[in-house]
This record gives sequence, C-alpha cells and structure tokens, in this order.
Amino acid sequence: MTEPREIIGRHWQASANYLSISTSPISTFHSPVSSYGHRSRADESRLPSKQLKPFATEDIKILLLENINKTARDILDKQGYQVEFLKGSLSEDKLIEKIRDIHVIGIRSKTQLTEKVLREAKNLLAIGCFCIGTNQVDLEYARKHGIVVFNSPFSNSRSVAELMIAEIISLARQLGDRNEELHRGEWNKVSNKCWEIRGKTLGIVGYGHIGSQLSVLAEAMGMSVIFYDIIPLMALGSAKQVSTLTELLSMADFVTLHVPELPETKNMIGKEQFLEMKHGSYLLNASRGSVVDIPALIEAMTAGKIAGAALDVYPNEPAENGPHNFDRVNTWAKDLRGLKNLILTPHIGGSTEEAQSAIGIEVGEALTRYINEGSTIGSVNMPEVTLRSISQSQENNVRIIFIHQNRPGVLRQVNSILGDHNVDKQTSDSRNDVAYLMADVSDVSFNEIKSLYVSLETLSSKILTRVLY
Ligand SMILES: NC(=O)c1ccc[n+]([C@@H]2O[C@H](COP(=O)([O-])OP(=O)(O)OC[C@H]3O[C@@H](n4cnc5c(N)ncnc54)[C@H](O)[C@@H]3O)[C@@H](O)[C@H]2O)c1
Ligand SMILES: O=C(O)[C@H](O)COP(=O)(O)O
Repeated sequence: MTEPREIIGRHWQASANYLSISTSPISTFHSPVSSYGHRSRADESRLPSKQLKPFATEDIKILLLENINKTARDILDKQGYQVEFLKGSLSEDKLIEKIRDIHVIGIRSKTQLTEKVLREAKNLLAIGCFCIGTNQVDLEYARKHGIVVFNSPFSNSRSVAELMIAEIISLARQLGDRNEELHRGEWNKVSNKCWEIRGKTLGIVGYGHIGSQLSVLAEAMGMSVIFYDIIPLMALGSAKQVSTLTELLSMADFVTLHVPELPETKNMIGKEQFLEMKHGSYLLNASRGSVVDIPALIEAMTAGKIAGAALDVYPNEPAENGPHNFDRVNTWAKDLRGLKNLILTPHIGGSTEEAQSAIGIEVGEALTRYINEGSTIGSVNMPEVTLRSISQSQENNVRIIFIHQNRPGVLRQVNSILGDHNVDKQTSDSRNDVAYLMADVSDVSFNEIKSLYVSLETLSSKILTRVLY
C-alpha cells in the first residue's frame, strides 16, 4: 500500500489530482540534518531524518535544456523524477508549449524565461539556472507567482578568469592571427606591436567573483591591476580601485568587463568610451553581449584606436551549435569577423569540465532540496528559508509551505488555521511583496492534511500552498 506525499497547487483541481496519486518514496536524497544554522534539539538530531517527498516522484516533470551536465541529470534521475534532457535551447513557441506541463525547468544563459513564457507555466515550482547569470529570467514575475529560482553564483568564475589570462596574452602577442595565417600555410614571423604583459595595466570593470579572481592571476603574471566597481571593495594584492570608469579607461592597457547585464550596463562601452581608452589598448568582454556596442567597437578597431579585442558574448547568440548560426542572428557579424587581432569565442567562458560538473551538482541539489523539503537556500528571487529536517520518529508530522503576499495579518490567519495542531517549528521571511512561510506541524492525520490545505488555499493572500508529508 503506498501513499501520496504532497499536496500542492495554485488551483484546487491540480491538488485534487495529486491527492489521488500513489507513490512509494525512494529515499536516495539525504535531507540535510540541521545544517542551515538552526541548532536541532538534541533528541531529534540524533535520529535519522524522515525522507520528505513530494507527491509521486515520477510525476515531477523536469525539463533540462542547453546540454546541462550529467552530474545534474544523475542527481535528479536518482530521485525518480521524470527528466527530459535536450542539448539545445527552445524557440519561444516551443518553450511555451513545453512549459505548461512541467514542474521544474533547468536552463543556462540562452533560454529566455520572459513573463510571456512564465505566464503559461501553471505548474512550475522552480527554475534552475545552471550558470551564474540570471538576467535571462524574469525574476520579479517568478517571485510574485511563487516560482523559486536558483543559480550557481561562482562555480565557473575561475574558468572565466583563466580564459581572460589566456586571451590577454593572445591579444598582446597577436596569437589568433599568427595561428590563422599558419593554418593557411603563411609564415609571418613578426615582433612589431607584440608585447609582454609584464608591467602592463589591466583595468577590470566589475570586481566581483570573476573580476577579483582575475586580479590575483594578473598580478601573478606581473601586471598592475586597477578596477572600477559601483561599490567600494577590498582590493586584493596590490590592486587599486579607481573612482570612475573614465579614469580606468584612460589608464588601462587592457580593459576587461565583468559586470552583470543591467539597464545601467547596457552599451556601457560605446563610442564615447572607446575615445577615452588609450591608443593601442585592448578590450575583453566575457560578461554579457549587451555591455558593448559592437558597431562602435568595429569602428574603433578599424580606425586603429583599439589594437585588439576578445569577445565571448554577443547581443544575439544562436540557440544551438552549427555553421552560419552566428551570422544569421547578428547583422554586423561579417564586418566583425573581418577584423585583425580579434578573438571570437562562442560563450565558452564557463565551459570547462570542472565548472559544468560543479554547477550540475550545486543546482541539482538545490532543486532537489526545494522539491523534497521546501528549502529555498540558494534562491536568487525568494527569501532564503529552511527548517531542520523532520526526524523519522515524527511520523505524523507534515511540512506546510505557504508562499503569500507580504501584507499585515497573514501570519495571524495562517496560525489560526494551524492552531488546532501543535506547530513544532515555524519560520518565515519576506522579500519585497512576497513572503515565504514554512511550518512543521505534528500529529496530523491524513484527513486533516486535506482540510489544512484547503483552508490555506482560501486565504486571499495565497500565492502557492504545498504540503509535504
Ligand atoms: N562568459 C561566460 O561564460 C560567463 C561566465 C560567468 C559569468 N558571466 C557573466 O559575468 C558577469 C559577472 O560575473 P561575476 O560572477 O563576477 O558577478 P558578480 O556579481 O560576482 O560581480 C559583478 C560585479 O559587478 C559590479 N557592478 C554591477 N554594476 C556595475 C556597474 N554599472 N559598473 C561597475 N561595476 C558594476 C558589482 O558591484 C559586482 O562587484 C555575470 O553577471 C555573467 O553575466 C559570463
Ligand atoms: O552566466 C554564466 O554563468 C555564463 O554566462 C555561462 O553561461 P552558460 O552556462 O550558458 O555557458
């Protein structure tokens, strides 16, 4: 005899269906025991955790796009979820069609989860961005609709920083051109305008995870490092923070961009900024394609102002690998490709075995913890909330997750619904207009679970109710 494990829903109809589903929980995921700052009571912490599970795990449908690493697929498969894996991204139409049916979607930087797409995502619980950037997701819409978004904030930072070092040397020595010439059979031994990087100044724009890693590596190669950031930050090694972008541009031999995509960073480097850069300097961009005005770069390189550039990201990137795809989506692609000492890479800054495997594990586990236990630790759009695990001895305990509008009186209403039971533990936090409440309630019979769920669903502040048991 098996039993259902979760009631969930934005709509009662959906949850009624889930109620009728049977499952035998597979306990391959080990719940974190009291590992998030809450000291457990001594008696409970010594007991094994009860394996909370959502409704029949085989009914959790997960769509993984953009060739997400096998480490993630293995973690999710082991839980018994239905995992569909696709190598590429999907067009908006196809995405809308697919997203209606699924509970979790895993993406990388390419897939655009706009409001238009998310409006169709009636069953979606969580989004896993298996990358650093989350600019491709409408985080605001997701939060307001109880969809929790996770990412991997620094697992590929080192890979990007190392690529930047390789590119700085390659640009200084015109390696791309020499390589391409000799592939064509042309011997071109030159030293004119080829430089060591020792003693040159690297200007880092955005001194976060990647910028600061790069700072350390560049100093080890004998470079002087300056950086510009909107917040005052501790400079590593002998690096120095400058107070304006203009100051940085006028001092740096190499300018490298590591800012997020934001309205303020759109075309942050354009015609005016190229004029401010040193004659014969170099530009590197591995942040987001919107940060550099590409036609202005083409102009500055054609005029000889900029001696070389390395681009890893573009305003429009193809949905999948293949010949001619780059030219198809970018009108200026042909002009760009014609330039000398220009390194073009297809958004591979974070594409190493180490980074992708680590990201797969980090985001895969965060998604599993959220699906099975309701923990939002690591979320980028919701308050981070967790509770210590329910122990196996607490057989009739249920975990309530109530995502609701953040307004006065809601906690009172929730607690009056839970009030006939013993609320063993409870926590709640808010982010702007949305609040996330978790409560573990003891001695709840199977029939009472349904009535708790239905009562919470009637509250006008409700965004999403989940009951795990
Ligand atoms: N090419 C790739 O494969 C690849 C891989 C990883 C990340 N990225 C991109 O690189 C970006 C940076 O990554 P990170 O992990 O270092 O991010 P981060 O959040 O750790 O650091 C970003 C830094 O930029 C600063 N910043 C924000 N707005 C700014 C502005 N207007 N002017 C100056 N500084 C500003 C922030 O204060 C922060 O210190 C990501 O947002 C992502 O878009 C690309
Ligand atoms: O945001 C990121 O982490 C990078 O841009 C890498 O994105 P990707 O996983 O799509 O290569």
